[in-house]
Amino acid sequence: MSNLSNVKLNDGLQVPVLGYGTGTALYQKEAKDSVKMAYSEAHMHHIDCAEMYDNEESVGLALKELGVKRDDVFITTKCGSADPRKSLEKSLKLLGVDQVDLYLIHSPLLVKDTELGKSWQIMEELQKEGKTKSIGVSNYRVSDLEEVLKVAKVTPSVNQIEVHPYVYDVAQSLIDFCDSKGIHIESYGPLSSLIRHPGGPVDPIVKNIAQELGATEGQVLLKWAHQITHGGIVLTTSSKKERLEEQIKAFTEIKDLSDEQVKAVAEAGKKAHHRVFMPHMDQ
Ligand SMILES: NC(=O)C1=CN([C@@H]2O[C@H](COP(=O)(O)OP(=O)(O)OC[C@H]3O[C@@H](n4cnc5c(N)ncnc54)[C@H](OP(=O)(O)O)[C@@H]3O)[C@@H](O)[C@H]2O)C=CC1
Ligand SMILES: O=CCc1c[nH]c2ccccc12
Repeated sequence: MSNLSNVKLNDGLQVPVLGYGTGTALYQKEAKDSVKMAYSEAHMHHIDCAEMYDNEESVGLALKELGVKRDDVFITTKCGSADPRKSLEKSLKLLGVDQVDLYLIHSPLLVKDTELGKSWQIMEELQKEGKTKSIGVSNYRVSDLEEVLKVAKVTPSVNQIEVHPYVYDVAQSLIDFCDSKGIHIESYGPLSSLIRHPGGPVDPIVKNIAQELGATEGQVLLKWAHQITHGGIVLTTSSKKERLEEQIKAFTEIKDLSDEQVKAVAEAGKKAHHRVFMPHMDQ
């Protein structure tokens, strides 16, 4: 086992702090081998899927072929349509399970502005019916969350958003809003400054901290995403076992960044802005 700690959501559900993403281009359609490797060799037992990744069947096959007991894996998937009921029923079939652990609306843009509340009420019904343990959203801005909260009987447990130093200028107020409502952040794209926009102002700061902590730069960025979101969940991925082990070790062996180190990365990040996914999050 990986000894990863859990984050406790506002409904009491425990989620492994690090999740294995299946949305990266390489794994679309055919996620079976990578999920098998991540689960069995790197002990990544929290798998992040989505209807839009078009690979839920191969994720389900991976878990079946490994003989994974349902309670031994945390499965998130995301609704990719304006009809969460139809989408979840399809996803459950493809994944080969009766219930997911966490079900998210992938983006508010899938739903008409006037129907954000209505689609959330369907999510609440799906949770009540036991088709998902927990319900949340992804790529929701403050204004989207406010619409949902107007009618919500159940507060979203998470908002899955892009978090890395080069979007922190915009993400900061959303993170604080979510914190004030008890909505946990799930960070995606955490390695973006290192792998998608190298050579920027964040790199020397992260390199220094890595040396101070005896960590890799990737580990510093994963910890930073966790800490800047007040103990949030972090989603990453790799096709390489060694990198997955390094990612796990960030949360089992590497000590926390100091408050000064967290702040130094945030300040360096604010010197540039690079959003990788979901441009509406800058509106
Ligand atoms: N809700 C949403 O809208 C979105 C959700 N997501 C979810 O989040 C998951 C993670 O997001 P993602 O952006 O992929 O996460 P990261 O920013 O952590 O990037 C992961 C990528 O970085 C590479 N990598 C990993 N470690 C290193 C390293 N040390 N040095 C160089 N390259 C490295 C991996 O490739 P390699 O195989 O070469 O190691 C992998 O392709 C997705 O798979 C998806 O499930 C992602 C985007 C949007
Ligand atoms: O989840 C966000 C990024 C992503 C990766 N693959 C796809 C496919 C369709 C929509 C979004 C995405």
